[in-house]
Amino acid sequence: MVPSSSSLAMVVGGRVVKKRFRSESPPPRRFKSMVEIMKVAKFVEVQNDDDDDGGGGNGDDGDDGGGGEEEWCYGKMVCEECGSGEREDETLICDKCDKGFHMLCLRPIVVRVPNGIWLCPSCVNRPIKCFTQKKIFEFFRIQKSNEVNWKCEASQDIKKRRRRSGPPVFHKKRRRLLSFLPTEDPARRIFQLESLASALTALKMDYTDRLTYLPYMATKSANQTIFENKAMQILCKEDTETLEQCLLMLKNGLFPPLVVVFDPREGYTVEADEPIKDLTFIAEYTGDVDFLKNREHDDCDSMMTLLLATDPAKSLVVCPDKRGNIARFINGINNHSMESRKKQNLRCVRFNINGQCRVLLIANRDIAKGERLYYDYNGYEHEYPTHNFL
Ligand SMILES: C[S@@+](CC[C@H](N)C(=O)[O-])C[C@H]1O[C@@H](n2cnc3c(N)ncnc32)[C@H](O)[C@@H]1O
Repeated sequence: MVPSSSSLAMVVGGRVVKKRFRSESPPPRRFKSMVEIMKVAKFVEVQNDDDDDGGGGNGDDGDDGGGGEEEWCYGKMVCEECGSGEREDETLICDKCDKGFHMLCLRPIVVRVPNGIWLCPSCVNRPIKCFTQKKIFEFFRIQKSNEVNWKCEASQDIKKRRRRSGPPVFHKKRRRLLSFLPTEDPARRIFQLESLASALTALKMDYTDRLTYLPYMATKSANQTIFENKAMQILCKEDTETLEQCLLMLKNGLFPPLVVVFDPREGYTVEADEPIKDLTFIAEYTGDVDFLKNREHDDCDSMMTLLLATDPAKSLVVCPDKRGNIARFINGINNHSMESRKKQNLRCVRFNINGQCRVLLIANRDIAKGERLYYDYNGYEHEYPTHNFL
C-alpha cells in the first residue's frame, strides 16, 4: 500500500517536481504480515518416509501424529528463482501473485526494499499490445500518402546532407544541431514504433509530436518568450531548419532510432537502437501546455517547465499525462552519484524558437547502440529528488 502523503508541485530547473510531506499515516508496508501470508498460504501434504511402508513406524524425530494419519502444515514461502526458503528477511512478496523472490535473486537485483506496492517481474510486465503496421500508422497519424517515404530514401538524404555540412572538426566548432538518422531496416523501425505505442497505450496516452493547447488550459498566446524571467537561448536559423526537418520526418513516420523498454527498477526507459552522434536532436518534450498554478496538486511526475515567467501566474508547464511522445519516457541521472552522472548522454534545453518557448532533448556526446538515455532533471535549480534514482 502506498503511504498517504500530501504533495506540492514545484518548479525546479528543467522539470517540475513534487515535494512529498508524509502525514501521520503508518509507515509504508515493506513485507506482508503473517496474517496476510496465512490468508493465501496453501496446505501441503508432508511426505513422511516412514509412511511408505504404510506402517505406523516412528522415526527418530519422534511424534508422527498418530501412526499413519495424514499430517498437514502450511507451505513455506520460497524464492521463485532459487527455490530456497532461507533469508526470509530478504524476500519480497509480489502484491499481485503473492510469490516470493529474494531481492538479490531478481534480475536486475533489487537493492532496497521498495516502498509501497511491489510487483514481481512477471506481474509488472504489462501485456504487450500487438499493433499491426496499419494500427501503428494510425496511432502515430502517419500520412498514408507518405508511406513511400518509409523506404527511407530520406535517411540517405540526411546522411548526405550531414556529410556535406563539413568535416568533423568544423562541425565541432560550429556546434550545429544534427538531425537524427532513422534506422534503415523498415521492420526494425516498426519494432521501435511498436515499443513506443505499447508504452503510451499502457499509460492510456495518445501520441503527439507537438505542444498542444486546449481551451481550458493555456492558450498558445500564453507561450511567449517575452514573459520569461531570464534570457532564453535562441535557436539559430540553421538549427531551426534542422528541427523542422526532423519534425517533418516524424510526420512521415521516420523516427529517431530509439526503443522504449521496461526496467523493473527504473520503469519505462529509452535505449538507443543505433549509434547516435553528439549534438543529434532526440526529441522535443511534448504534451498539453498548462499554467503551473493549475497543476500545483497534480500527480504527474513528468511535468516539464516550459516558461518561467516574471509573473509566476504566467509560468507554463508541459504535461505529458494524456498526450506525449518518447521524451516523457527518458529517465534522469541521480545527482548524488558520480556513477549515475557519468550516464548522462542528453541535454535538456529550453529554447526561444520564433518567440515561443520549446524544450528540446539533444545528445551531449556520442551514444552507443544499446545505451540508455539519461539527462539531468535538475538542469537549473537542483531540487528534483533524485536520491533514489539508479
Ligand atoms: C519522466 S518519468 C520517466 C519515465 C518513467 N521511468 C516511467 O516509467 O514512466 C520520471 C520518473 O521515472 C523514474 N525515474 C527516472 N529516472 C530514474 C532513474 N535513474 N532510476 C529510477 N527511476 C527513475 C522516477 O519514478 C521518476 O519520477
